[in-house]
Amino acid sequence: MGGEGIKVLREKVFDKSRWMQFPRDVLIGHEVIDEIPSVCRDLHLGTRAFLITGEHTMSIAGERIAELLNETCDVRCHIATAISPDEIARTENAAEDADFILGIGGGRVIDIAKIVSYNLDRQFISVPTAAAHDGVASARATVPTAGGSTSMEAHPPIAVVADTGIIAAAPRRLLASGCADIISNYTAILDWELAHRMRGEPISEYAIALSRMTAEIIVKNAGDISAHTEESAWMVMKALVSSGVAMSIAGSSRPASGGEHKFSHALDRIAPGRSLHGEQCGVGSIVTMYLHGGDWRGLRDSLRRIGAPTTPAGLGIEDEQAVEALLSARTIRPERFTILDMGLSRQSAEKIIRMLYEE
Ligand SMILES: NC(=O)C1=CN([C@@H]2O[C@H](COP(=O)(O)OP(=O)(O)OC[C@H]3O[C@@H](n4cnc5c(N)ncnc54)[C@H](OP(=O)(O)O)[C@@H]3O)[C@@H](O)[C@H]2O)C=CC1
Ligand SMILES: O=C(CO)COP(=O)(O)O
Ligand SMILES: [Zn+2]
Repeated sequence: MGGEGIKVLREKVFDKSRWMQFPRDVLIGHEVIDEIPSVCRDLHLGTRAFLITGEHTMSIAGERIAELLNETCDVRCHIATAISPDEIARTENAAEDADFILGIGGGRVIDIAKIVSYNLDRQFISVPTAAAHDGVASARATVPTAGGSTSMEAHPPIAVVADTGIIAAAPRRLLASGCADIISNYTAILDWELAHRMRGEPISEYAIALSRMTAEIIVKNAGDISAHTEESAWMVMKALVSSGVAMSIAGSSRPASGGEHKFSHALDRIAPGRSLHGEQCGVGSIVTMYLHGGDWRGLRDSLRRIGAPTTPAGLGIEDEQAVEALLSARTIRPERFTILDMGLSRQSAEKIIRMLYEE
């Protein structure tokens, strides 16, 4: 091959170069929370621990972890109430002296820990208290903005410690929400492939294969996933970690976030706090699956089987708010091209929302 050919090849390879980061230790199982001090020692994380947790998750797991770490570390706790640039700045100031950080709680708390540890260049351990979202192990963090939402680059947790006893005791709705977040990978992939065909956006076949396989495992086992069993908590948590790994392979949230997520981010603005992230993504995914011409009824049936909502009423919102969210989804991250960016009319959006109620 001549000099020019090698140059072209090199440019292609450089263009494809990625720095993929994954968690180093992943512990999922019964009472693994007790292993946290060993994990910290094994990873040489230092002795000043900063715990970021939530109002409820403080007593669910935060206090116990503080107690465990107190024997070997200087421990400080911070309760994060909402995810916002102000809260992130406040937490970052408070964590400045820490050697390492633990995010103990739901997706909001883990995303705050992810950003703070990234900004301060410290390692962090992700300790999910529920299987409600696939940000547990991902290298991305979602932050609400005036424009809707942004997906920020961060680093993945150095370790994930998911105690199936704690996760199984969480309200059933949280588990169903995590399953819905995973099931929505189907349409996220369709949107990514669409953007590839329409816009030449690069795709990763490995990330797509992993993301799809994760959704398939949840759908295949939907009938067996039941609340308050450690077996189900274990299965869903593995899927959530694996979906996060797909995002790390992709270097973006693309394999797990498409139009259905833009719908969810739009809803967070239009009707904040009514339903969970994964629940909203599940309903959005039925709509975008329909728009892609796919098996939307099959997707809806899987969501029903795991007990996730499939209608606006199930999300606790008005049909009109769902219509608005579908129409305004294109204003959220306009650079992320999806089926909802192709000119959906109000009339069609209204018809699709009505259709969600059919038996
Ligand atoms: N970065 C990424 O890749 C991803 C990020 N996300 C983000 O994650 C967030 C959604 O996460 P989600 O967990 O649904 O929402 P939240 O973090 O808001 O948690 C929902 C509620 O569940 C409570 N909770 C958590 N664990 C338990 C438990 N064991 N028992 C009782 N209550 C519990 C929380 O308590 P408390 O009040 O203590 O917090 C909170 O009130 C969104 O902000 C979303 O954007 C979602 C997917 C991927
Ligand atoms: O929620 C995600 C994947 O499930 C990622 O979220 P974003 O939509 O913020 O990229
Ligand atoms: Zn999601």
